[in-house]
Amino acid sequence: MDDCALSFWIYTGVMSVFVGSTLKKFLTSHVSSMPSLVAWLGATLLVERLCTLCMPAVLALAVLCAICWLYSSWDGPPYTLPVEEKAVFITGCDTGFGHATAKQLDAMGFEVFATVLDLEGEGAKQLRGTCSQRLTLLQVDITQTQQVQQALLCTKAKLGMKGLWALVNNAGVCVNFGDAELSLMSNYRGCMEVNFFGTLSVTKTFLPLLRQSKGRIITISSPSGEQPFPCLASYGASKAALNLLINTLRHELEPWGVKVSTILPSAFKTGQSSNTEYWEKQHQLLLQSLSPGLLEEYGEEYVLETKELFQNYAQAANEDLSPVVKTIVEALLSPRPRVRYYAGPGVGLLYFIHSYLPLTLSDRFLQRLFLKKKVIPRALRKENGLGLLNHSSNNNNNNNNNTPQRE
Ligand SMILES: NC(=O)C1=CN([C@@H]2O[C@H](COP(=O)(O)OP(=O)(O)OC[C@H]3O[C@@H](n4cnc5c(N)ncnc54)[C@H](O)[C@@H]3O)[C@@H](O)[C@H]2O)C=CC1
Ligand SMILES: C[C@]12CC(=O)[C@H]3[C@@H](CCC4=CC(=O)CC[C@@]43C)[C@@H]1CC[C@@H]2C(=O)CO
Repeated sequence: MDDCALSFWIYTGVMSVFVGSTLKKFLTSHVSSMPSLVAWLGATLLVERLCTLCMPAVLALAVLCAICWLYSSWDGPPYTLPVEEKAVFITGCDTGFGHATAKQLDAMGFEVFATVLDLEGEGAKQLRGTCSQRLTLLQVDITQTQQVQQALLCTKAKLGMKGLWALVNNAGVCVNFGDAELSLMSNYRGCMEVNFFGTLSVTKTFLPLLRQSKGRIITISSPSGEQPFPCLASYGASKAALNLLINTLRHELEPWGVKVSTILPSAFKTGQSSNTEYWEKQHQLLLQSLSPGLLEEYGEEYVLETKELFQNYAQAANEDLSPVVKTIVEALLSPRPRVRYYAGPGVGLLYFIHSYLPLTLSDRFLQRLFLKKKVIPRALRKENGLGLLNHSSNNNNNNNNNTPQRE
């Protein structure tokens, strides 16, 4: 083998390591369930094939991948910023992520301003009983401008000359769930009022402090604001509006040195979702408020199934909130906080499918992941004389018994 051929194969081997590891890192970091060996083999074979086909293109690809690999593997300085002298304002600390985060930040030494809806509620009592004197409890309904303004005055009075390091926009609700057509306007308005307008009001009110400190805004959004989760149109629409607002702010606040991050959790068992009484009440309210026509066309059994599926899902959600709490801490203390964080099992796979597979597959994945309905609307059943959705025919494309295909 002459020198030229030898150097070619040495070069190819080196490059395939680079590109293979880049692809492997990319695939395994996105597709947590994909065995890294498979990813590695796939990537390396792909590179070898490319090398034998068209060298110049491979050269360009390899250089590009090498740059990507170097950049992506550099997570920034290994250190985190000091906690001392840092104050954080967190909304929605009665329960769930907000409550757990307030406790964690207090234990780490932050000065925490934790807002709650109910100062005499269980969550507030727990924070009062377990946290240090550094933690300040404030009663704030973020939809009430007066209460948000009052919270600013209290925070400024307590901070004195010290700056506010970060605002954690955590408070949020899912007023109810159900098909978009069946969801009441009060569902849409209720979600928008808290998740969008409430968060906007708090952010606008505290921005002067955050610009002064060149601090941070960390917002807990939801994948349902970016992907069409069935029966979550009202909640998802409010999160979509929130996402756009936060992403716009991110650009606009860059000159001020304010860093903006969004956290996208998977499903967790928190105050709202595990409150079966709440969902029972919402279900009854929906049945009472639906027009007779809609109720006739969809049927009570269809609405009941949705509630039951939703509650089963919520009961099976992750109990350990630490992935979200740890992500919030990282967004607070990283020298270079990320624009987006995925927090919790499966959310990376969710976005990999959404980003790289055809929309029909991604939509179907969501439907099967979140709410696997069996009952079809009454009007469709009458039309086709069917009760449950016949899944076997669903998988049979040349279906000839007219079973309505779920899109
Ligand atoms: N639990 C989950 O699976 C997921 C939750 N999220 C988001 O995480 C955030 C926190 O929710 P969770 O901890 O899950 O539920 P949660 O219901 O336990 O916490 C929500 C908090 O917001 C507060 N809140 C509700 N309305 C308020 C208002 N008008 N003013 C002030 N505070 C208000 C509640 O008192 C509660 O403390 C929300 O923004 C939610 O949309 C996002 C993705 C998944
Ligand atoms: C609506 C709520 C919070 C969510 O965002 C999740 C939803 C259950 C289905 C989901 C699965 C995911 O992987 C992403 C998150 C989510 C869309 C949850 C049911 C109740 C939760 C709630 O009420 C939050 O206030």
